[in-house]
Amino acid sequence: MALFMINRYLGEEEESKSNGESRSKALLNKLQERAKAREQLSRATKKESDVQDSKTSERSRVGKTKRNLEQQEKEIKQPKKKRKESVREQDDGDIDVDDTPVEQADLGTSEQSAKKKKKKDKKGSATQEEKQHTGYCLLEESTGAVDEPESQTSVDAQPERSNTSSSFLVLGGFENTTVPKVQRVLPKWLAEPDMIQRDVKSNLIPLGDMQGICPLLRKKLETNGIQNFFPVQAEVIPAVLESVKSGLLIGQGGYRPRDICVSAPTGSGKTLAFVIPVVQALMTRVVCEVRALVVLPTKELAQQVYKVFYQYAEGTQLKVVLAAGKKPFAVEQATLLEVRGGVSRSLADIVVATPGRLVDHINKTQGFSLQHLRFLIIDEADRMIDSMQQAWLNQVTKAVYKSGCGSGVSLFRRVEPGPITVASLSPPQMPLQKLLFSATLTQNPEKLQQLGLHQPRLFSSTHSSTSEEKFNFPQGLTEYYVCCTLSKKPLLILHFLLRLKFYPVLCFTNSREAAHRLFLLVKLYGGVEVAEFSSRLSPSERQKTLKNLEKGKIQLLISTDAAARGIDIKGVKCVINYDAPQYIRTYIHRVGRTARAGKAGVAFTFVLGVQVERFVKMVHDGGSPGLQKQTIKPESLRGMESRYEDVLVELGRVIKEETAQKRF
Ligand SMILES: Nc1ncnc2c1ncn2[C@@H]1O[C@H](COP(=O)(O)OP(=O)(O)OP(=O)(O)O)[C@@H](O)[C@H]1O
Repeated sequence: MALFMINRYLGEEEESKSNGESRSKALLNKLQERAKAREQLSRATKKESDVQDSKTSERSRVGKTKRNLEQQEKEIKQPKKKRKESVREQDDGDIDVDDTPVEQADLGTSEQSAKKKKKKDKKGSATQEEKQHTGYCLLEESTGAVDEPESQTSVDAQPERSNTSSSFLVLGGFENTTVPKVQRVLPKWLAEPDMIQRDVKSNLIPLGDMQGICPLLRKKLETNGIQNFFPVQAEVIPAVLESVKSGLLIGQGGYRPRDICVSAPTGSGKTLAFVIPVVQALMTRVVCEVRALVVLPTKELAQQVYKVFYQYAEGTQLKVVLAAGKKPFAVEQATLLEVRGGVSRSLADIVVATPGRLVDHINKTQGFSLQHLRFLIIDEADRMIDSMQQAWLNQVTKAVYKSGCGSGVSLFRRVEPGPITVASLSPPQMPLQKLLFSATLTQNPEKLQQLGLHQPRLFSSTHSSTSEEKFNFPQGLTEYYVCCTLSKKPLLILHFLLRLKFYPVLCFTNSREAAHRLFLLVKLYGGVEVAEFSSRLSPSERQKTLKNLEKGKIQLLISTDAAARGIDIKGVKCVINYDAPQYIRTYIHRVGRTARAGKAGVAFTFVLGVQVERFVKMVHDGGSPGLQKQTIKPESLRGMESRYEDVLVELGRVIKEETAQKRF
């Protein structure tokens, strides 16, 4: 029984009385004493308040608070031991107990008095009323009162409050402090890239200075008019070649090679930065298998890159195939592989594809295999991530590691790489190296994460570890914006072509309807060789149009953003944004159709009055080296106005006819 007996400490009083009185009696007495004391105190307060002002409701509240304060002050003034004792007493008697720890109460008192002292020092001349007010506010906070703040008059009427406030603990965190701006913290590989010179003209590397390029490729480069490597090529080509130094199977030091990301200005020669090392690395292969896959967002871009690969692979045993939907599916299938005696054999070493067609071949072309894929090149990488065409990437990954499932130990076994362990390195497996390229590569690690990069290495011509996302602009580009009204835009474009004789011009609108209307208007006005470029045209018509622009047969090409990215049209001297782009990336790619390969170029953007502020900020924040305002005097356009009015009427008629034709 003794095991379960609990002896409580009842304090000195109880101990002394324990002989004569019962414990409960002692408690009852104590409570009665307390009640008496409280009654006396309330009477005294009431008397005091009767003599004062007639605002009784206000006072009763204050009186109540005062009683609370006095009670608490009394308790705090008691020796620690005594206070503990009284708490226990109350506990025993089922009375609510303030659970503020003793240490805290002490701290509160000392903190308050320290604060008070500080205030005294600070406001030496502060009036007694001010002090009282402060005390009252603290009191309100600490008691958790949610009433409206008391008026100054009512506070003044109770001078003793300033003394009582000292017994409350004031919790911190109410000061007005300026919150510092959150700084972006990038992973080291993004924050500290391998820097690429932006100026292609002054940082040329002679072809002979680069090791590892075979004479055949060097000769081809020279034949194509290339004497020197541009900075991006001088950095990236050796890095890729280094990763295949020990063969295709293992990277440097026996490890899986690092993935490579490249962010360099438009027209800086990124295409050759991957074409040359990939052709160089694969040209000695024995068996034809798909070992390099290039994925691009549009057919036109895929065709353009295919041509470059084809050019440099010619004369080697490598076979390059385009799978971008330019030809019927069955024709593409026949170019990708052949089936002999029930066994399929790859006819492609390098496949250049658009995501949609690629997925179709993975799923529908029997025998199309990516099990030997060594290089996965993602051009216009930010667009490929942003447009969430990631389904293709999962399909590619699945196709690459297909042989890994249950294939046992073989020299060509492939399993999706996990953490590096001794077991995972033996036997070595063919690594898949990803190469990413863009002029506006995202610096958002979350987005890049989606690509499952392996120890990525970034080559970039901008350094933005802490600031906002900044992009690369070509060195030879001069940028202007022209503030105008909607109705003056067509006149402005005519002015640029007919009066200022700026051509060939690549002009961008925000929709294909706008492109078509403007095309019709300029055509009706006359005097300019104009064409349009949008999804209204078939792929072959679009290809023909681009060729004609390059040949100088077209002076003005009006396009949607279909021609904004990657398209390399030689000789475009001027880009006009007829409609201001909404995003900085779109702007960079559009204006990047000029000032390519170190040449000079000029870009104009027509901006409506309401758009000016946002547009200028967007371009400036994006890292533009200098956007200037260009003013066109209204009198410059005057001579064209009457003809323009007539053309507008005619345009209305043509559009009506077109709409009617569409209906039938
Ligand atoms: N080393 C070089 N010397 C001279 N011209 C070059 C060199 N490298 C590339 N070029 C030319 O520069 C032009 C632009 O190259 P490319 O299309 O590869 O640029 P890019 O960086 O991919 O541009 P974008 O970001 O717009 O796609 C092409 O016409 C190409 O032939």
